[in-house]
Amino acid sequence: MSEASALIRIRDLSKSYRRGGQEIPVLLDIQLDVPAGDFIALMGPSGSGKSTLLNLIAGIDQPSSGRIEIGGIDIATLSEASLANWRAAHVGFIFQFYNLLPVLTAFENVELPLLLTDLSAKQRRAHTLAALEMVRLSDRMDHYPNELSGGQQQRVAIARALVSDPTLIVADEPTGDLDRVTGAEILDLLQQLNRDLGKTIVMVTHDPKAAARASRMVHLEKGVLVSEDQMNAQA
Ligand SMILES: Nc1ncnc2c1ncn2[C@@H]1O[C@H](COP(=O)(O)OP(=O)(O)OP(=O)(O)O)[C@@H](O)[C@H]1O
Repeated sequence: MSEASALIRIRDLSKSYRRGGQEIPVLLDIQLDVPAGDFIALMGPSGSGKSTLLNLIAGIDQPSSGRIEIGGIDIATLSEASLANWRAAHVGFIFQFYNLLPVLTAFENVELPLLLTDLSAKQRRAHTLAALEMVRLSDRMDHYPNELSGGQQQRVAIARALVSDPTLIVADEPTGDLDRVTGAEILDLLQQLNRDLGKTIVMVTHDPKAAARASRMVHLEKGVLVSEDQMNAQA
């Protein structure tokens, strides 16, 4: 893969947190290229820095040093306001516990990211219905989250992640709260978004079965990135 074709290009990325006057290193000198249209699974033991790396890629946290270029923009250099605009346009988020707003219906939850855009109400409705159709939940659009199963709530969350047609989808343990069968359905859907819509997906998971659905696995060990090839070479 040529470097120029990478959608995500991470160089010399380090992140540490400061706690009680102490510097706690969490990510150390990460280098990573993710081509457009890739589906990568980010694995590693608890506390190895997976969510931290995902949050940096999604522009919801700032690195201590290094570059994170996404589509040619170094997001580490953006101001908070520019970063918020960048996120709204380019990133869809899927979380372990869905993070739906309980007072909004499925339709309203999915429509929410579009309220930040200049689309008309009619256009917003068309995009929202299309996203709900994609996750096969059109018949539940007037339901509130507590009237939906866990799998259905995660499908609403996927529709919300998709509705603004982002380049990149980040998913943090998207099947972590679901049973095996429902989790497999969610993974089917993520694979469909990747294959049919060409969405680039970065997914954090503990589950080797979930990771096997990705086109590539990368492992973090104590804040250091170890690629699948390196893992094989060490074995
Ligand atoms: N805001 C924060 N302030 C201080 N330390 C933090 C903060 N966020 C994360 N950490 C620390 O960074 C390390 C990595 O956390 P992270 O959540 O990225 O790990 P993870 O690999 O996603 O773990 P898990 O699989 O358990 O979710 C942990 O030691 C954690 O305590």
